[in-house]
Amino acid sequence: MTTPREIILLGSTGSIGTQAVDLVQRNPDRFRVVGIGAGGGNVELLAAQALQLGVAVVAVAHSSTVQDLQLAFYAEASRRGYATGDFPIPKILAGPEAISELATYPADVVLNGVDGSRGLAPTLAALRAGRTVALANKESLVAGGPLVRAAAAPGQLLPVDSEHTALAQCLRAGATDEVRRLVVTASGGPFRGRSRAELADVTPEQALAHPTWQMGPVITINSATLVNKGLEVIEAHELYQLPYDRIEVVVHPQSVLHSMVEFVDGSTIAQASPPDMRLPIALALGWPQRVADATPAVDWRTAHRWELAPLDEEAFPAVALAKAAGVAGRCRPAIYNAANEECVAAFIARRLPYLGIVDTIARVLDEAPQLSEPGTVEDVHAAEGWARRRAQEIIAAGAGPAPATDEE
Ligand SMILES: NC(=O)C1=CN([C@@H]2O[C@H](COP(=O)(O)OP(=O)(O)OC[C@H]3O[C@@H](n4cnc5c(N)ncnc54)[C@H](OP(=O)(O)O)[C@@H]3O)[C@@H](O)[C@H]2O)C=CC1
Ligand SMILES: CC(=O)[C@@H](O)[C@H](O)COP(=O)(O)O
Ligand SMILES: [Mn+2]
Repeated sequence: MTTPREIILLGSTGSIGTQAVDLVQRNPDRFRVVGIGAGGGNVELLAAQALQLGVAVVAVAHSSTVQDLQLAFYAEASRRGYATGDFPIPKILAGPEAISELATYPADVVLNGVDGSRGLAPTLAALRAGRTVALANKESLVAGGPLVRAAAAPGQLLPVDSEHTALAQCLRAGATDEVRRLVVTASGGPFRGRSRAELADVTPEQALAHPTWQMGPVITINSATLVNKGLEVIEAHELYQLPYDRIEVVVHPQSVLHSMVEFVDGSTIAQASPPDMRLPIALALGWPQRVADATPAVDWRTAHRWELAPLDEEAFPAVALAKAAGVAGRCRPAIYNAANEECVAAFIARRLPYLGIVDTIARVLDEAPQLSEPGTVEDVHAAEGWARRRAQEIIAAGAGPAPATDEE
């Protein structure tokens, strides 16, 4: 009998984090959560998770939420029928460095399920502390790819993104001479099949209705613009070091084939499973062992169809834009992502129309200064700072009217 792996969950209250908690609770013989961290936007859930999992340490990025978190611990303890003093209050880390500090606490695996490029610093902290990192936060590799690669020893970084875990399984011995290309699948999002003109008036509510996956708001909007696939092409390049002209995107609306590797002899190996992130999370936490019944498998006894089609690059130029940024390097992937993060926030707040998202990213990239490859995280922050300011200026100057709400 082996002892359970000790896990630290960054972003425990989010979509990835809550699915990881579910998986850990169903497999107490395999995993034990020892620390959790989040922004501080949902202290009730964070306190409930802390008591439920019996963690030793909890981190919140926003120090202003510490008092609410403490109150939430007592409320949760009383709800569970504990008398004061009957339950261990975990240590609390708070502030902008808290998540990175938590990432260095003793553990077997750190799962990074924080959203956005703010996930980069904790990824680097965990790697530099020698932790194995299960990486859902793709923005770490997009914003700081060269830094993450330099910090990661072979086998230290395990992908959680569904396409990249699929590629890892298909690649077997890694990207060797026998690999011709990586084929990354895309659901196509809720607007698949529409022309650019038909995308002008789409609303945040429509963009947030992903056809196959339940995810946090930013990645869901990114799937609707295909920016998510652009980020994933850069992520695949950073993880597997294949040139961009050997990484293809193919639309597969059912999200069952999670990606493929084509080999030089004409063979293609794909990984298939119904869309459920608990499988990639389980594989990364348990790597290289699989976790039995992590998710239901494809039902091979019922008839079903899988469709595959090329991406309409005219309606959805985000992937081509990402590839160009990736080929150019020199912080342009960080600029692409940071401009997108600003645009997504503005789209959700109805300050920017849907088409304004990728149009603004393109403009920001077009106007970006010539930079070097990032040597430090501060280099990334400087490039991002410029991109965020420029995107905000373009948005404020009016990149077109925002659509009305669905109710109006
Ligand atoms: N969801 C999915 O199925 C998939 C997600 N991913 C990637 O995983 C990452 C997480 O996505 P998802 O779970 O959907 O996102 P969510 O928005 O659901 O969750 C984000 C998490 O990050 C936390 N957070 C917010 N601000 C901070 C901060 N300043 N410091 C630390 N933590 C913070 C949130 O905490 P709080 O509740 O306090 O705000 C929450 O726990 C993203 O990079 C995404 O691209 C990749 C593949 C699939
Ligand atoms: C589950 C996952 O890995 C997401 O990144 C997913 O790929 C999003 O779906 P799209 O293919 O629509 O971007
Ligand atoms: Mn993905």
